[in-house]
Amino acid sequence: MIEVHGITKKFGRKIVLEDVSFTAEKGEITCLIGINGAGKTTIMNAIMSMTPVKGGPILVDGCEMDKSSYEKVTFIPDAITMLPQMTIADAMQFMSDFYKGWNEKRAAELLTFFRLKQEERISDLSKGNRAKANLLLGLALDVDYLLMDEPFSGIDMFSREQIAEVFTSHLVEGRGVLITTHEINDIEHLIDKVVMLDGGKVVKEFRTEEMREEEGKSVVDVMRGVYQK
Ligand SMILES: Nc1ncnc2c1ncn2[C@@H]1O[C@H](COP(=O)(O)OP(=O)(O)OP(=O)(O)O)[C@@H](O)[C@H]1O
Repeated sequence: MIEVHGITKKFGRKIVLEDVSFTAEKGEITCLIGINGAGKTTIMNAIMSMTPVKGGPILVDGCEMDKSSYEKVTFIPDAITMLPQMTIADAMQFMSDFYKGWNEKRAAELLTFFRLKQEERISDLSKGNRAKANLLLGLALDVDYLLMDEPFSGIDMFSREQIAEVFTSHLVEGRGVLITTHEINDIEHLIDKVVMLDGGKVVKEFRTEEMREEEGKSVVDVMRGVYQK
């Protein structure tokens, strides 16, 4: 389980996160929802120890993040970080050289799943295919937890559907996934748990199934109540 306990982040005098706490379980998909600038990426960076925060601790399976945690948790940013002149094969080779946990077999499966061609250059890929290649590089790692920043942002409906499909496949099954998004429609049915952010604070944390059963509300219904005040 990923546990975030009472983290606070300031940029200058601006408070971006205020006493934020939540958990994300292994084997489940947890979604961090918030409008632009709500602090979602900052939380991801904090979990990965890429930005210092006050408070805490942030625990992964009960331990604070250290170097060895990078074999357990990976962060897939909202844009591919590989050089544009690299082919997908080059990028896969780079990941394989860099990470012990690179899973060649899963990478090959993901290539087929996303219908990507290894010989294509990153710079020549469409926006949707670039997003898929980016996901492939993260999902092919043998990690227990995947953090994904806006994996559906700005891509067409068909690519979104294909990406959503990967979440219900064996390629993700059993791992803990933490996704950020500000648009939920396509992925609502995939999500086990929601953490809603507003003004740097967690304003609601709930399990989607319980919300549906006990209050008869969808995630979008809850979002309307929280964000359309
Ligand atoms: N390095 C930085 N220096 C100053 N302010 C920053 C820095 N990084 C982020 N911020 C500010 O912190 C706030 C939260 O940013 P963050 O990127 O975490 O939000 P977000 O919820 O991921 O937004 P989006 O949905 O637009 O990606 C924003 O107001 C942003 O301007």
